[in-house]
Amino acid sequence: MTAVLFEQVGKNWGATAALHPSDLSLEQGEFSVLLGPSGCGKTTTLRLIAGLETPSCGRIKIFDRDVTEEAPAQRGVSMVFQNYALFPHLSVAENVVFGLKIRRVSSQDIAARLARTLDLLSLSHLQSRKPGELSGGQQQRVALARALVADSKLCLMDEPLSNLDAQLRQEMRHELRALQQKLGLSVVYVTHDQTEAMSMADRVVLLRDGRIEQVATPTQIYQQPATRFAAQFIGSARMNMLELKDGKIAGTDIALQAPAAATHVGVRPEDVRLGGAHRLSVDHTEFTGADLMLHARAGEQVIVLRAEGKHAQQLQQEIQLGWDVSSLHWFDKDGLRIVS
Ligand SMILES: Nc1ncnc2c1ncn2[C@@H]1O[C@H](COP(=O)(O)OP(=O)(O)OP(=O)(O)O)[C@@H](O)[C@H]1O
Repeated sequence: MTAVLFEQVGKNWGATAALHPSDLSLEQGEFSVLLGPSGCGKTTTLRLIAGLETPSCGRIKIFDRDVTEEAPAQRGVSMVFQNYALFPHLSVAENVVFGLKIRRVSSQDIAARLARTLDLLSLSHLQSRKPGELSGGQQQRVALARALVADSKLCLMDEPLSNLDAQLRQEMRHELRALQQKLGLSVVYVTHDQTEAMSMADRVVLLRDGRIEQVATPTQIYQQPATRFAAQFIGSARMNMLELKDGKIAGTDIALQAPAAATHVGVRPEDVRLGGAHRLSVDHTEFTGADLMLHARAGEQVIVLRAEGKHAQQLQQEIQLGWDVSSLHWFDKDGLRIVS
């Protein structure tokens, strides 16, 4: 079953299209991540699902039910925000059950759900504390508990880990993912951090300027990026994107068997190897311990190569480099991938 279905859903703010009319289908039980740079429309898309924004056009379905006209409370979704949105004067337990009380759930049911959820998130011992007496990570857990206690099948999360330090964020990523799998939850998660998206997602929805650029698994989007933008947005060291001219890398003698329509060739730094056929001068290097990033000059362009850090001592001014043809990605003048 589809957890979320967009049929030509769009959202305009005056003349600005935060989301151009788009189709989107997110599967039940999957961890779907909305990814893209600032202002690309991630939060708008999430708020459209939640019912916090009204679409300018199109229909929205949640678990096959048309919810386009429904208010947020009717949609049966829960939400976790970046700033946690906890009530400072209420205890952890009161924060967690606040929504249930409003919905007039019986006190017996509330007590049972509270105990189960606090236990699930290891918060039982903190239930009498106020949010101000908790660490950032604990506050995040309370926000999560509040979303999970509702037992909704679809949970929406807007950059929920961005206020945590790097170490805690990594731990929480793992914890969140494990929890989602354990509960079989459908999650739609917003982030601008591609590492976070790649490490957590079953499916990545990459957005750019209010358009859906690609919907794919992390492996697919990494190995077969649909566009130049996707190719360069995904990957912790950016893919080299080199302009072609007359079948060669522009400004060099490096000839490639490029498809006729190709204007650019992409190659990931980890797919460039030392000891190939092409001799280039090294512009500069970055030593990060495990890795040595070599920036080699190719005419006016630069090819970055990821080598092992241990090569740092033997570095020459000039290097030979190469690649397997199978690791090259071809793109046309519109930035679309050419399947060769
Ligand atoms: N209430 C609003 N009024 C007018 N324009 C808005 C409003 N909310 C969002 N926008 C515009 O819509 C576009 C998409 O915004 P949105 O918040 O969805 O992006 P985002 O990808 O979530 O960005 P970020 O990562 O910075 O949160 C932006 O150009 C933004 O300025």
